[in-house]
Amino acid sequence: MQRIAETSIRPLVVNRAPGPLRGRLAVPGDKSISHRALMFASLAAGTTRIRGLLEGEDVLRTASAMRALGAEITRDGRDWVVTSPGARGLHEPEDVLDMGNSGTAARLLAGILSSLPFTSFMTGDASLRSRPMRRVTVPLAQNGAVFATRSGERLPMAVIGCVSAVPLNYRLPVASAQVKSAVLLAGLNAHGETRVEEPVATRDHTENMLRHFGVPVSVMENAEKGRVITLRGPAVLKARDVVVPGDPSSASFPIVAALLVPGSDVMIEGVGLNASRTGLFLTLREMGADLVIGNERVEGGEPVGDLHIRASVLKGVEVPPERAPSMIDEYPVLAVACAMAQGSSRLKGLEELRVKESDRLAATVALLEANGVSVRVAGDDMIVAGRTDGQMLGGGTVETRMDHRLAMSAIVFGLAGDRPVYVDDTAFIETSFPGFVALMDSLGAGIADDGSTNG
Ligand SMILES: O=C(O)C1=C[C@@H](OP(=O)(O)O)[C@@H](O)[C@H](O)C1
Ligand SMILES: C=C(OP(=O)(O)O)C(=O)O
Repeated sequence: MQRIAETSIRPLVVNRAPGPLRGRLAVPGDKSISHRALMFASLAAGTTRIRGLLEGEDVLRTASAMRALGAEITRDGRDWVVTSPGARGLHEPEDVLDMGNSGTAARLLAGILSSLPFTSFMTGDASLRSRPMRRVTVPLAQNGAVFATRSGERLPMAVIGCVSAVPLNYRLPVASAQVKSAVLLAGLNAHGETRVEEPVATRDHTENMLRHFGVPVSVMENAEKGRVITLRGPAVLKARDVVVPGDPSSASFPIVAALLVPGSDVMIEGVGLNASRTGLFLTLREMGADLVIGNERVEGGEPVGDLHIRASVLKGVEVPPERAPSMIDEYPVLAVACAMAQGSSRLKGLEELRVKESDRLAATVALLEANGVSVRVAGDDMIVAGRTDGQMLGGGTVETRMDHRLAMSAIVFGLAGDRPVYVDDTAFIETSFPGFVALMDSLGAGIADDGSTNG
């Protein structure tokens, strides 16, 4: 596959929106659910039809990897169709699996490969190659797999799967749905009960979707231990169709833009409302956002709803650390909202931001500082000074560091600020939100009209 994102840089100058943002839109499918849908469908014997799959680069990397392991994956009109011989029919890939920019793809696949009886090699782009893998290799090695990593921690990585995996009993040392999922996926082929304890709840799409594919997964809340998840292997997945809801993390960008651009009135339809993902909506409401959730329903086993957002005067907020997993990818754009709010904000317990596509704590601080915002880090907290009367914001250059969420946050800043914001590279937006600029322009953002300097 061509490494599109690394070969073409797309800088952008973003001016203040020419007027209010208005209209109705739908955001692309949920990235977490899309990865899982392709992976789990490839572990199930038979045919699975997926509606609403995110066609972003990260998810397309997962599709390529599952094809290399023996699943047939094609697009059929609006749907994606996966036909697989099932986990036992998958085979050794002929070449290195390139997971591009995607931590979710690399870490969940490590869990699957660790319990399949062959050897695989995995790599990624410069961003992914810099991210920690020990958080998955340490537990997965305990069930019998062997890993060889660069510098003991990074991709490229070789995975020698084990023939009879030992089930794990593992307490998560970091709040990570990727680590939890890797351990659970390895447990599918182990003989006996796999048990994961998570002190703080993280997104539960793996648990939900494994059940959807016919695997009994038990979840117990325990005052002392937190959430305890168990499943019994060997487990056989049954092919089941999947409907993917709109991604609440992607929705956060048009939401914050609509709140900040005066006079805006935007409706976003079909957004996933899984409680393990909606920390930003709660936080924005605490800031005074006019964000109304309507038409709540269940689609494909996940709660979804329509969001109505009207421009609002926001005030500063304090976000507790235990809320972080439910909004972990939303902090860069929340920080933009905090910079434009009245009064200061403290976002607590952000240590995991340091190991995302970039060091998002440092990169978000740099984004804000370059555009005239006063911001500092104290331990793992970020403290953002709110807007003062007459302060002119914007005019800076944002280095996006191969990080899609920084690129979109910088664009939102530019739309709501006073002076143009120069974004060094927007190409990585393709990993999670293809068509982002066009969609914002359909609301009246006017970005491509005057901002595109290179396609
Ligand atoms: O499981 C998932 O789909 C994800 C989990 C989160 O990562 P961590 O598990 O590293 O917190 C999140 O940041 C990522 O975008 C997607
Ligand atoms: C952290 C993210 O993704 P991943 O870990 O899959 O690269 C993200 O999308 O913000």
